Amino acid sequence: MVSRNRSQVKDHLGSKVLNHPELRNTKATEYMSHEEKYRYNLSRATAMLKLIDEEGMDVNEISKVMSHTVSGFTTPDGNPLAVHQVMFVPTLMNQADDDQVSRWLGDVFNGTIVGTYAQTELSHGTFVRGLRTTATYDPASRTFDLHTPDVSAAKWWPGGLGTTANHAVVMAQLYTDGQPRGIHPFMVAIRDRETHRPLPGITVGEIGPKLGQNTLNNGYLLFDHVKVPRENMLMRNARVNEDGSYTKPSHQKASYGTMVFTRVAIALDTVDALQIAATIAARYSIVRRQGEPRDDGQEPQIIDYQTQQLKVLPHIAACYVLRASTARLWEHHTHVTSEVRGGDTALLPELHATACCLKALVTQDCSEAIEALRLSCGGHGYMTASRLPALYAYATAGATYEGENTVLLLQTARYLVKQAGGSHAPPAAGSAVTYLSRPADDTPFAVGSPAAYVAAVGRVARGRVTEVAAALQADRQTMPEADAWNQSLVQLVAAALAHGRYFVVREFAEVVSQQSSSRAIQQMLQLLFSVYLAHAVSRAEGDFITYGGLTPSDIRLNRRHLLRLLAELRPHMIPLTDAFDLPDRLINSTLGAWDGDVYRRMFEQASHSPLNTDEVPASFHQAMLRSKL
Ligand SMILES: CCCCC/C=C\C/C=C\C/C=C\CCCCC(=O)SCCNC(=O)CCNC(=O)[C@H](O)C(C)(C)COP(=O)(O)OP(=O)(O)OC[C@H]1O[C@@H](n2cnc3c(N)ncnc32)[C@H](O)[C@@H]1OP(=O)(O)O
Ligand SMILES: Cc1cc2nc3c(=O)[nH]c(=O)nc-3n(C[C@H](O)[C@H](O)[C@H](O)COP(=O)(O)OP(=O)(O)OC[C@H]3O[C@@H](n4cnc5c(N)ncnc54)[C@H](O)[C@@H]3O)c2cc1C
Repeated sequence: MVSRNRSQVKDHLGSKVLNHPELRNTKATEYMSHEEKYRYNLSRATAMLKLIDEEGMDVNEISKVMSHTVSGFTTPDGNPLAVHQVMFVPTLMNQADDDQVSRWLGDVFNGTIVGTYAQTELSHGTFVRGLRTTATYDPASRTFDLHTPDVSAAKWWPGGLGTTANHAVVMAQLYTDGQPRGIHPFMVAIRDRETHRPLPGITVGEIGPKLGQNTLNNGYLLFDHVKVPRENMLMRNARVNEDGSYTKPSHQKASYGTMVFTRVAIALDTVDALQIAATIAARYSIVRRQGEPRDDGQEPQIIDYQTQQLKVLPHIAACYVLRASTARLWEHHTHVTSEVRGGDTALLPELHATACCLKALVTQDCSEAIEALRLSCGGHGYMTASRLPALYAYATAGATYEGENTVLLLQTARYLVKQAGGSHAPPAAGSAVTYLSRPADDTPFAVGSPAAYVAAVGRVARGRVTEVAAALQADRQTMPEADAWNQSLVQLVAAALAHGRYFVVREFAEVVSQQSSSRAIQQMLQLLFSVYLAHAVSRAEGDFITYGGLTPSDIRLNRRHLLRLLAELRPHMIPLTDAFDLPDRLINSTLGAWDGDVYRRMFEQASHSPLNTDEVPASFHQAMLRSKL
């Protein structure tokens, strides 16, 4: 099938999903039981999977229909097949060898095999090398023995594992010839394909309610000496031969590849959630009027309060800036993955560093922004029907899963300090870290000049990285490595975030400079960029004075500049959010519909409360009688 670019995908497939016979009629799920919600979301997830199959979608198309914009409509409480689609299938495609791919993929695509990615255990998520599920090879039977040594090593969290999947890619410690060989992936059948009952030796179930996404169907899994054929270790990278001899992978972290992909996907996708939240808050801020009437006799629209502009408008600018850099990362990931498949892993370390950093920066920024946008809607933003709580629950999960953000930022920092100290292979042409080996950009700071802001963001990144690299180097002379590292953790995280910010603004500077189709569009992008930059400085004033070359007077000027820019952006707020092209059914918010008919919708949703069915609900009398009041 011919590959389409992302916006064409949206036009073509968005309407296919919205008008699909099994998807177009939605139900409110707020009052459903846990089981009913699961059934509703699973049947819709299955319809989506069929659609993906029927359309023969490629990865870009899948990324669009699995994106939060669409999946918030198809599976509002979490997609029980998300991990199957986003992690299980890509792991097979990239880590199974050709024979294995041809053995399994037919059944995956016809829906006979439904999988999950089972890595995290009760006692270990972050420290992957510490996982304790074992896979011990026995050359006599040519099988692996999969075993959970105790309950703390139970797999815990995998999405879809609870009650949906019948297979799992299990990440386990491989032992051959009595030697530990590190963490490797194994394809394991966990439930019978016909009856769906757990197979012998397998204990499996669902872990229970969470802050949000309750139908992701996260599960637990224990193995009691389960025998798995040799051919079920995924062998594109490392191999175990029949006699038990072991062949190492070409890159020591080849088996971590799925995590890199998913981090990139999460970074891209969390911006979708921010776009929805920004659209809701923008529309509500126009409709909502409150306060002393003005000269025209009307109470002011809340967006005309300067404080409200600060709560809403920078996050609209962030949608544009973060969308551009995450889309670029997605393209870069595609390129590097094809190089790695061809055997060239030179670009992998930097891709890993960038994916870690962007996943962390974007999920942190977006969850903070969505919470600010929720607060900007006052009391009504606290209601489930505003959709804002669920958007927050979605974005903040992204700060933890697929690598807890602090831990990921430390991965990036590790790469950066090595680059700053010259102990890593020099960066390739076009690398995002060449600035560390060049003199600082001394473009003088000038309020109103995006180029001067970008240079200052670069000086902050450079200053943060070189300072912590030097501190680490000094500490290493006087204490063990682990202590020296721990002594600098807070500064390392700050350095990685500063690097991420620089990456993001450079990417957007390029987007603005390359935009040539319309002068008006370019001016609007420049305005959005200016807002993003001025806001970035206002959030980290200390850093810009300490490392960025700004004076206290620049800081004062920037504060005023930001407020002026917000006033300039305010008339464009609605067109800028309309441009996200989100139909009401995808936004699904009482506060964020296109027509602004907020109060009618709020009453309409209240009418669905089961407590309003009878004037006096039976439960009231029952409870009063029981408490003998
Ligand atoms: C189809 C698209 C659809 C789009 C839909 C949209 C989005 C999807 C939305 C939602 C998705 C749905 C659900 C999400 C489910 C989430 C699932 C999970 O959470 S799965 C579990 C994820 N777990 C983790 O991420 C664990 C985090 N920990 C680690 O990754 C590692 O433990 C570690 C922190 C990286 C440390 O590893 P280790 O101890 O082995 O390594 P170090 O000693 O620190 O480093 C050694 C060396 O290796 C390099 N390195 C580490 N990782 C990688 C890597 N992945 N790739 C390349 N290189 C790596 C590291 O840089 C070091 O290098 P060097 O310094 O040169 O020695
Ligand atoms: C909704 C959801 C879905 C998930 N889906 C899956 C799935 O499908 N498959 C799967 O395998 N897993 C899944 N997970 C698990 C997830 O990947 C882990 O929870 C995540 O990687 C964080 O690991 P942890 O829970 O061990 O956190 P911890 O590492 O215990 O984090 C706790 C604190 O310790 C700190 N910390 C830990 N190590 C360090 C360090 N070295 N340096 C500094 N600070 C440190 C962290 O910063 C954090 O503040 C899911 C989790 C969630 C919430």
